[in-house]
Amino acid sequence: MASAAAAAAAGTGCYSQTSWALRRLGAGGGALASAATRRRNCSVAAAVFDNQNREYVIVGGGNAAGYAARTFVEHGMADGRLCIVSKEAVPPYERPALTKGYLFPPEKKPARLPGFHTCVGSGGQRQTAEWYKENGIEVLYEDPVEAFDGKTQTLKTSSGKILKYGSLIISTGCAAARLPEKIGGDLPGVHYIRDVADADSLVSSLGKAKKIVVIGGGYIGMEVAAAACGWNLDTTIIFPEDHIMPRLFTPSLAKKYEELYEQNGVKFVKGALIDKLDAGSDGRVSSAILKDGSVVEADTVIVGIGAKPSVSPFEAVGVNIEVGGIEVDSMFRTSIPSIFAIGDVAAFPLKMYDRIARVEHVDHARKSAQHCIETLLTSQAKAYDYLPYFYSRVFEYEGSSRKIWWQFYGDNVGETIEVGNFDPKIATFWIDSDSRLKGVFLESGTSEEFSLLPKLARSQPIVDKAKLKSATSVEDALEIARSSL
Ligand SMILES: Cc1cc2nc3c(=O)[nH]c(=O)nc-3n(C[C@H](O)[C@H](O)[C@H](O)COP(=O)(O)OP(=O)(O)OC[C@H]3O[C@@H](n4cnc5c(N)ncnc54)[C@H](O)[C@@H]3O)c2cc1C
Ligand SMILES: NC(=O)c1ccc[n+]([C@@H]2O[C@H](COP(=O)([O-])OP(=O)(O)OC[C@H]3O[C@@H](n4cnc5c(N)ncnc54)[C@H](O)[C@@H]3O)[C@@H](O)[C@H]2O)c1
Ligand SMILES: O=C1O[C@H]([C@@H](O)CO)C(O)=C1O
Repeated sequence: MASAAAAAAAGTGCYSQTSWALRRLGAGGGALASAATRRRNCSVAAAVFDNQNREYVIVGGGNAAGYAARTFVEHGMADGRLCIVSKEAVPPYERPALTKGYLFPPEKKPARLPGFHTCVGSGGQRQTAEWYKENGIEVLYEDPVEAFDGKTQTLKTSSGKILKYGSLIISTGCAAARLPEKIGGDLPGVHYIRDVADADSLVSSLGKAKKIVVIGGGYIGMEVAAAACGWNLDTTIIFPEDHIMPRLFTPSLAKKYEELYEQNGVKFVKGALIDKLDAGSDGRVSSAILKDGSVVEADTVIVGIGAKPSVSPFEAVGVNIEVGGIEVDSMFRTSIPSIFAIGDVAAFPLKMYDRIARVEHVDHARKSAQHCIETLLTSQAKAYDYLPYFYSRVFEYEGSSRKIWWQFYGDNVGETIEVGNFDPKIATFWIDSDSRLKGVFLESGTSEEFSLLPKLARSQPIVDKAKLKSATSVEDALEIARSSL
């Protein structure tokens, strides 16, 4: 950061938090200080930093950034004051769509931008590039922040722009974990899926594909394998554990989903690690070689082996060693004044369960963004009290024999009681040693049934386990749980 550091050094102290705060109180709406204010605050560097000062800067243009922008607008604090610095070429969108509607086969009308910009995923206004312009929000596209200096409150982007911020909101999310290049992780035909450019590249491969291998049995693995069924592709999922979705599903719940996938033609290779991905004579991936020497042919490989928080270049702000990510308090404040972190990258106090957590799901991205910006703008000291909520939807495309949509609320700890087997519902209840209901999962519920789940997981009632075990249907089990509230 040589040049940025030199430029920033000249301005050290000129635009301290105090001067930003003064301007916020007294400047009457402009993001940039008037020439007179600048002269008062710092006579030397004003010229240098003309055009470089931003009152609020959000780094990252993903889900959390979109919801943060909306909250700024709702509070009348966006116009001329807010800048979003994004690595991507398009404004924030609802990332979950990338492995759902985006991967529908061409004849089933796949989702495309601008259809799913934030905040349509939660029923809000669709924030297109025009929306940002109309609301006076500056968005820098395809210009990731590469360097950061907390002392001088300065950022440097890859194009060399120097930005001084009053308040900084880090919402850099996660990046897909990759297989090493030396084992073929970067071969043509090997895909990772995190952003819309990745999804476009995958769609172009699916159009030509015959045999696909999905590596990883988590969210991406399950959603992409189901999508591949819609393209009528020969699909194999390979993962190291003994069942899919090991982060959340019990072995018996996983078995039910695996059977459903098998009925749709998907093959499973469990307990297997990848030794390497091989290329054919055209240089494209042609097979996955497993550690036991077996070979699975593939013309397209999709790797979904987890995500890593994108903390760079903000490591100095404070990274949590246990869960990764930037550590924040219950108002998303980092250890450095005026710097906040939200969404996937934030390691925050999960109040209900008294632990520090990172949550890599969209509901938290939306709610953390709203909470952070509201507390920042209103100076209300309100602690974030999050109830974990995860969901997935697969086989949604028209013509699919069964649409699958599950939701989970709470904590997946303790013993489990499971009812139903795609008839069409399944419910799983996680119950601790005091008979308190800690987590609840429901497949194919009605909206009324789904709306019961957060109430149960939030209030953690003591349930009659024997009664729940004897439930004759999912409806019956939910009624038993409801009556314990
Ligand atoms: C394919 C896919 C499907 C998903 N489906 C679901 C789902 O069904 N349900 C669910 O609950 N969750 C789902 N998730 C998770 C959910 O999308 C994330 O939790 C959510 O997007 C997190 O929001 P975020 O803003 O923290 O991060 P992101 O949305 O990832 O945004 C981070 C942004 O920061 C940018 N960035 C990173 N570094 C820099 C930098 N240095 N400078 C500038 N910009 C930078 C990135 O390019 C990106 O645009 C899915 C995720 C993926 C990848
Ligand atoms: N519906 C949703 O909530 C949803 C959907 C898609 C993606 N996402 C998010 O996107 C991110 C990435 O998802 P993901 O599915 O990659 O992560 P994940 O953590 O859900 O699953 C990773 C899987 O990869 C496998 N794995 C791990 N290391 C491996 C290795 N070295 N070789 C082979 N397999 C390995 C394991 O089977 C593991 O279950 C996560 O943050 C996830 O929450 C969420
Ligand atoms: O949360 C979500 O947002 C998108 C979509 O609803 C936006 O249109 C999607 O597929 C989700 O699961």
